[in-house]
Amino acid sequence: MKDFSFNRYHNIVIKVGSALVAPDGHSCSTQHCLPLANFIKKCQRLNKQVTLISSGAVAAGFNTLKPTEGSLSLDEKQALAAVGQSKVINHWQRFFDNHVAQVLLTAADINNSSRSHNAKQTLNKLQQYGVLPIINENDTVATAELKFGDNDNLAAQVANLIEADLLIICSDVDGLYDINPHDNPSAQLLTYINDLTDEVMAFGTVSHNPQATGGMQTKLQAAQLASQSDIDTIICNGKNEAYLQLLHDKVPGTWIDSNKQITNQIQSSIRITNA
Ligand SMILES: Nc1ncnc2c1ncn2[C@@H]1O[C@H](COP(=O)(O)OP(=O)(O)O)[C@@H](O)[C@H]1O
Ligand SMILES: N[C@@H](CCC(=O)OP(=O)(O)O)C(=O)O
Repeated sequence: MKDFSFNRYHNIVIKVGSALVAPDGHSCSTQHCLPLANFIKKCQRLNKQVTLISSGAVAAGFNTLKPTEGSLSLDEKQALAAVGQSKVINHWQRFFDNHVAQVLLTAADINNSSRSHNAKQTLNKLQQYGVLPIINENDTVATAELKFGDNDNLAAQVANLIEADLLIICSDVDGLYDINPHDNPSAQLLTYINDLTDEVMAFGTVSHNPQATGGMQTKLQAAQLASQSDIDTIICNGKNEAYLQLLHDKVPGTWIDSNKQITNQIQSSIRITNA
């Protein structure tokens, strides 16, 4: 595996899933957000530009709307997201002394040249003001993320838009395994990938959590999209010491290296460790 150096990344997009923002599925929690906020502040002190993609709006709306248990309809999820979104932003505000900004986007915005130009200008200006942009999908007008858990792909599109060099996807699992570790205790963690082959893509399946959407599938799609723009991806567990490891130049999960020029010089494109 190539040596990993966190130092070489200057423009970082971090995506955090509902599993970490609202682990009980009903309200925002400090447990995993505080370590992430401290990591972001450390990155900012190191003069790295950070953009956060935060899920959690649907979960954060639960305690207010109290929908009946069971599977939710799409419009129920949209209502929950509309109620929960301000709670998610309020939650992050506390860690950043109010220096955060809410940015709601859709894939259609990013695919439209004038809208994406406007979004890029806003995101750049926020960085100049030293404010952390916190992005979520606008679930009132677009429902792809609610259906497919696709904030992962939105994160990759944003990374592409702002010409980031690293996408960090923080989830509730250590990284990509060769099979879902919740289904198979002998699953093995893949620590280094520099070619997202069909075989590797097939490792990523849906979530063990019936309320979650997307699972590892959408994280790998996001990594593939990022990789096409020479953006590396790290998939890691936001529940452990992942951030400390990054700061010590260690790969805390799965590192998807986009650098194809080096690919041919590396004997093995996949490195596996025991789970
Ligand atoms: N090959 C795999 N390796 C790791 N996790 C996998 C894999 N395939 C499916 N998963 C599932 O993906 C889940 C993470 O996605 P998800 O629950 O949607 O979290 P998030 O809220 O962070 O997006 C894991 O907890 C696991 O159940
Ligand atoms: N916009 C939705 C995001 C849905 C989504 O992508 O969730 P996740 O798979 O936990 O990242 C929300 O904030 O609840």
